[in-house]
Amino acid sequence: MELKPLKDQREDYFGDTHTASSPENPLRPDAFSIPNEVKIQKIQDHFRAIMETLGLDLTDDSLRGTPLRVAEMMVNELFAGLDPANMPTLSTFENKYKYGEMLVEKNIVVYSTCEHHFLPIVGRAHIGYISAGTVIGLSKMNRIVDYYARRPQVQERMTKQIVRTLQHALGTPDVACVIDAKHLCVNSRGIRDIDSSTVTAEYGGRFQQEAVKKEFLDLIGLNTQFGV
Ligand SMILES: Nc1nc2c(ncn2[C@@H]2O[C@H](COP(=O)(O)OP(=O)(O)OP(=O)(O)O)[C@@H](O)[C@H]2O)c(=O)[nH]1
Ligand SMILES: [Zn+2]
Repeated sequence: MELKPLKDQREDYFGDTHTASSPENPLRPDAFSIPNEVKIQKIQDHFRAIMETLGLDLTDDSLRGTPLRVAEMMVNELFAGLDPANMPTLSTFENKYKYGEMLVEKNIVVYSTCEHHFLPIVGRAHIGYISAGTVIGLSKMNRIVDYYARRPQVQERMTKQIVRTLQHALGTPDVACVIDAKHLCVNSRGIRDIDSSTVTAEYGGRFQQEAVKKEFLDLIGLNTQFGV
Protein backbone atom coordinates (compact mmCIF):
# COMPACT_ATOMS: atom_id res chain seq x y z
CA MET A 1 0.00 0.00 0.00
CA GLU A 2 1.36 3.37 -1.01
CA LEU A 3 1.35 5.80 1.90
CA LYS A 4 1.02 9.55 1.49
CA PRO A 5 3.44 11.64 3.55
CA LEU A 6 1.87 12.56 6.91
CA LYS A 7 1.94 16.24 5.98
CA ASP A 8 -0.27 15.58 2.93
CA GLN A 9 -2.62 13.40 5.00
CA ARG A 10 -3.08 16.30 7.40
CA GLU A 11 -3.98 18.61 4.49
CA ASP A 12 -6.58 16.08 3.30
CA TYR A 13 -8.21 15.84 6.72
CA PHE A 14 -8.06 19.40 7.90
CA GLY A 15 -7.75 21.80 4.97
CA ASP A 16 -7.77 25.32 6.36
CA THR A 17 -10.77 25.02 8.64
CA HIS A 18 -11.43 22.27 11.09
CA THR A 19 -13.21 23.94 13.94
CA ALA A 20 -16.60 22.45 14.72
CA SER A 21 -19.54 24.43 13.46
CA SER A 22 -22.42 21.98 13.87
CA PRO A 23 -24.37 21.85 17.13
CA GLU A 24 -24.50 18.07 16.74
CA ASN A 25 -21.61 15.70 17.24
CA PRO A 26 -20.73 14.29 13.83
CA LEU A 27 -21.94 10.69 13.98
CA ARG A 28 -22.12 8.00 11.32
CA PRO A 29 -25.62 6.88 10.31
CA ASP A 30 -24.79 3.38 11.57
CA ALA A 31 -23.46 4.64 14.93
CA PHE A 32 -25.73 2.37 16.98
CA SER A 33 -26.19 -0.55 14.62
CA ILE A 34 -23.94 -2.88 16.62
CA PRO A 35 -24.25 -3.69 20.33
CA ASN A 36 -21.80 -2.29 22.86
CA GLU A 37 -20.21 -5.72 23.44
CA VAL A 38 -19.22 -5.83 19.77
CA LYS A 39 -17.88 -2.26 19.91
CA ILE A 40 -15.79 -3.20 22.93
CA GLN A 41 -14.39 -6.26 21.13
CA LYS A 42 -13.50 -4.23 18.03
CA ILE A 43 -11.91 -1.37 19.97
CA GLN A 44 -9.99 -3.88 22.05
CA ASP A 45 -8.52 -5.41 18.86
CA HIS A 46 -7.68 -2.00 17.40
CA PHE A 47 -6.08 -0.77 20.59
CA ARG A 48 -4.02 -3.93 20.91
CA ALA A 49 -2.73 -3.24 17.40
CA ILE A 50 -1.84 0.34 18.39
CA MET A 51 0.10 -0.89 21.40
CA GLU A 52 1.88 -3.54 19.36
CA THR A 53 2.74 -0.95 16.70
CA LEU A 54 4.30 1.13 19.44
CA GLY A 55 6.44 -1.88 20.23
CA LEU A 56 4.85 -2.80 23.55
CA ASP A 57 4.96 -6.41 24.72
CA LEU A 58 1.36 -7.44 25.31
CA THR A 59 2.43 -10.62 27.11
CA ASP A 60 3.57 -8.48 30.04
CA ASP A 61 1.06 -8.99 32.83
CA SER A 62 0.67 -5.25 33.44
CA LEU A 63 -0.13 -4.54 29.76
CA ARG A 64 -2.13 -7.64 28.92
CA GLY A 65 -5.46 -6.28 30.09
CA THR A 66 -4.99 -2.74 28.74
CA PRO A 67 -6.75 -3.14 25.36
CA LEU A 68 -9.91 -4.44 27.06
CA ARG A 69 -9.62 -1.84 29.82
CA VAL A 70 -9.38 1.00 27.26
CA ALA A 71 -12.24 -0.38 25.16
CA GLU A 72 -14.57 -0.71 28.15
CA MET A 73 -13.56 2.73 29.39
CA MET A 74 -14.36 4.33 26.01
CA VAL A 75 -17.71 2.64 25.44
CA ASN A 76 -19.07 2.51 29.00
CA GLU A 77 -17.54 5.62 30.53
CA LEU A 78 -15.77 8.29 28.48
CA PHE A 79 -18.07 8.17 25.44
CA ALA A 80 -21.29 6.78 26.91
CA GLY A 81 -22.94 10.13 26.16
CA LEU A 82 -22.83 9.44 22.42
CA ASP A 83 -25.72 7.03 22.92
CA PRO A 84 -29.08 8.83 23.21
CA ALA A 85 -30.24 5.89 25.36
CA ASN A 86 -28.06 7.37 28.11
CA MET A 87 -29.70 10.79 28.04
CA PRO A 88 -30.75 11.54 31.64
CA THR A 89 -34.42 11.91 32.48
CA LEU A 90 -34.94 15.59 33.13
CA SER A 91 -37.55 15.77 35.89
CA THR A 92 -39.28 19.11 35.84
CA PHE A 93 -41.83 20.54 38.25
CA GLU A 94 -44.35 23.32 38.29
CA ASN A 95 -42.93 26.47 39.84
CA LYS A 96 -45.51 26.43 42.65
CA TYR A 97 -43.38 28.53 44.96
CA LYS A 98 -43.38 31.30 42.34
CA TYR A 99 -39.62 31.73 42.47
CA GLY A 100 -39.09 34.33 39.80
CA GLU A 101 -35.40 35.14 40.13
CA MET A 102 -32.43 33.61 38.39
CA LEU A 103 -31.38 30.16 39.59
CA VAL A 104 -27.70 29.32 39.24
CA GLU A 105 -26.10 25.90 39.52
CA LYS A 106 -22.39 26.57 39.60
CA ASN A 107 -19.09 24.69 39.73
CA ILE A 108 -20.49 21.61 37.99
CA VAL A 109 -17.56 19.35 37.26
CA VAL A 110 -16.78 18.73 33.59
CA TYR A 111 -14.76 15.71 32.49
CA SER A 112 -14.76 15.50 28.71
CA THR A 113 -12.48 14.50 25.87
CA CYS A 114 -11.08 16.69 23.12
CA GLU A 115 -12.21 15.30 19.79
CA HIS A 116 -9.06 16.48 18.02
CA HIS A 117 -6.55 14.67 20.20
CA PHE A 118 -8.62 12.36 22.43
CA LEU A 119 -7.08 13.95 25.51
CA PRO A 120 -9.04 15.09 28.59
CA ILE A 121 -10.90 18.36 29.00
CA VAL A 122 -11.34 19.11 32.71
CA GLY A 123 -13.18 22.05 34.18
CA ARG A 124 -16.33 23.56 35.58
CA ALA A 125 -19.67 24.48 34.09
CA HIS A 126 -22.02 27.11 35.45
CA ILE A 127 -25.68 27.17 34.46
CA GLY A 128 -28.32 29.80 35.04
CA TYR A 129 -31.99 29.97 34.15
CA ILE A 130 -35.06 32.03 34.85
CA SER A 131 -38.21 29.97 35.24
CA ALA A 132 -41.15 30.57 32.93
CA GLY A 133 -43.38 28.33 35.06
CA THR A 134 -41.29 25.18 35.15
CA VAL A 135 -38.36 24.31 37.40
CA ILE A 136 -35.91 21.45 37.02
CA GLY A 137 -34.38 19.12 39.61
CA LEU A 138 -31.01 20.61 40.55
CA SER A 139 -29.04 17.42 39.95
CA LYS A 140 -30.46 17.23 36.43
CA MET A 141 -28.29 20.16 35.43
CA ASN A 142 -25.20 18.28 36.62
CA ARG A 143 -26.43 15.20 34.79
CA ILE A 144 -27.00 17.00 31.52
CA VAL A 145 -23.47 18.45 31.66
CA ASP A 146 -22.10 14.97 32.33
CA TYR A 147 -24.09 13.48 29.45
CA TYR A 148 -22.78 15.92 26.84
CA ALA A 149 -19.28 15.78 28.32
CA ARG A 150 -19.10 12.00 27.79
CA ARG A 151 -18.40 12.43 24.10
CA PRO A 152 -15.43 13.40 21.99
CA GLN A 153 -16.13 17.12 22.10
CA VAL A 154 -15.22 20.68 21.37
CA GLN A 155 -16.08 23.01 24.20
CA GLU A 156 -18.13 25.42 22.08
CA ARG A 157 -20.48 22.68 20.92
CA MET A 158 -20.86 21.20 24.40
CA THR A 159 -21.81 24.63 25.79
CA LYS A 160 -24.51 25.11 23.15
CA GLN A 161 -25.87 21.58 23.56
CA ILE A 162 -26.35 22.07 27.31
CA VAL A 163 -28.22 25.34 26.82
CA ARG A 164 -30.39 24.01 24.00
CA THR A 165 -31.44 20.93 26.00
CA LEU A 166 -32.31 22.94 29.10
CA GLN A 167 -34.24 25.48 27.05
CA HIS A 168 -36.29 22.62 25.67
CA ALA A 169 -36.85 20.98 29.08
CA LEU A 170 -37.75 24.25 30.81
CA GLY A 171 -39.80 25.69 27.97
CA THR A 172 -37.95 28.99 28.04
CA PRO A 173 -35.10 30.61 26.08
CA ASP A 174 -33.80 32.14 29.34
CA VAL A 175 -30.91 29.75 29.96
CA ALA A 176 -27.17 30.43 30.07
CA CYS A 177 -24.08 28.30 30.44
CA VAL A 178 -20.43 29.19 30.95
CA ILE A 179 -17.72 26.55 30.89
CA ASP A 180 -14.16 27.14 32.07
CA ALA A 181 -11.99 24.15 31.25
CA LYS A 182 -8.44 23.03 30.75
CA HIS A 183 -7.63 21.12 27.59
CA LEU A 184 -4.80 18.69 28.16
CA CYS A 185 -4.02 18.88 24.43
CA VAL A 186 -2.94 22.46 25.15
CA ASN A 187 -1.61 21.88 28.68
CA SER A 188 0.33 18.62 28.39
CA ARG A 189 1.49 18.47 24.77
CA GLY A 190 1.85 20.80 21.79
CA ILE A 191 2.30 24.30 23.19
CA ARG A 192 2.36 22.80 26.76
CA ASP A 193 0.82 25.84 28.40
CA ILE A 194 -0.18 24.37 31.76
CA ASP A 195 -1.92 27.46 33.12
CA SER A 196 -4.26 28.48 30.31
CA SER A 197 -7.90 27.49 30.31
CA THR A 198 -10.74 28.03 27.84
CA VAL A 199 -13.92 29.90 28.69
CA THR A 200 -17.01 29.50 26.52
CA ALA A 201 -20.42 31.05 27.07
CA GLU A 202 -23.87 30.72 25.60
CA TYR A 203 -26.53 33.22 26.64
CA GLY A 204 -30.14 32.52 25.70
CA GLY A 205 -33.12 34.87 25.81
CA ARG A 206 -32.99 37.43 28.62
CA PHE A 207 -29.39 36.45 29.46
CA GLN A 208 -28.35 38.48 26.43
CA GLN A 209 -29.44 41.62 28.26
CA GLU A 210 -26.42 43.27 29.86
CA ALA A 211 -27.94 43.51 33.38
CA VAL A 212 -29.06 39.87 33.42
CA LYS A 213 -25.75 38.67 32.02
CA LYS A 214 -23.91 40.73 34.62
CA GLU A 215 -25.99 39.28 37.47
CA PHE A 216 -25.23 35.76 36.22
CA LEU A 217 -21.52 36.41 35.84
CA ASP A 218 -21.43 38.07 39.28
CA LEU A 219 -23.15 35.06 40.85
CA ILE A 220 -20.68 32.61 39.31
CA GLY A 221 -17.79 34.92 40.16
CA LEU A 222 -16.59 35.31 36.59
CA ASN A 223 -17.40 38.95 35.95
CA THR A 224 -14.19 40.82 35.26
CA GLN A 225 -13.55 44.20 33.74
CA PHE A 226 -13.20 42.40 30.40
CA GLY A 227 -16.50 40.53 30.66
CA VAL A 228 -16.89 37.05 29.17
N1 LIG B 1 -12.07 25.61 19.04
C1 LIG B 1 -11.63 24.56 19.75
N2 LIG B 1 -10.41 24.08 19.49
C2 LIG B 1 -9.99 23.04 20.24
C3 LIG B 1 -10.75 22.45 21.25
N3 LIG B 1 -10.02 21.43 21.81
C4 LIG B 1 -8.85 21.43 21.15
N4 LIG B 1 -8.82 22.39 20.19
C5 LIG B 1 -7.77 22.79 19.25
O1 LIG B 1 -7.84 22.07 18.05
C6 LIG B 1 -6.70 22.44 17.31
C7 LIG B 1 -6.26 21.34 16.38
O2 LIG B 1 -5.23 21.94 15.60
P1 LIG B 1 -4.22 21.16 14.65
O3 LIG B 1 -3.23 22.15 14.12
O4 LIG B 1 -4.97 20.35 13.66
O5 LIG B 1 -3.54 20.14 15.65
P2 LIG B 1 -2.08 20.14 16.26
O6 LIG B 1 -1.05 20.16 15.17
O7 LIG B 1 -2.00 19.00 17.23
O8 LIG B 1 -2.06 21.54 16.99
P3 LIG B 1 -1.25 22.04 18.28
O9 LIG B 1 -2.11 21.72 19.48
O10 LIG B 1 -1.12 23.53 18.07
O11 LIG B 1 0.07 21.30 18.31
C8 LIG B 1 -5.65 22.82 18.35
O12 LIG B 1 -5.38 24.20 18.21
C9 LIG B 1 -6.37 22.57 19.69
O13 LIG B 1 -5.96 23.46 20.70
C10 LIG B 1 -12.05 22.99 21.50
O14 LIG B 1 -12.81 22.54 22.37
N5 LIG B 1 -12.43 24.04 20.73
ZN1 LIG C 1 -7.17 18.59 21.60
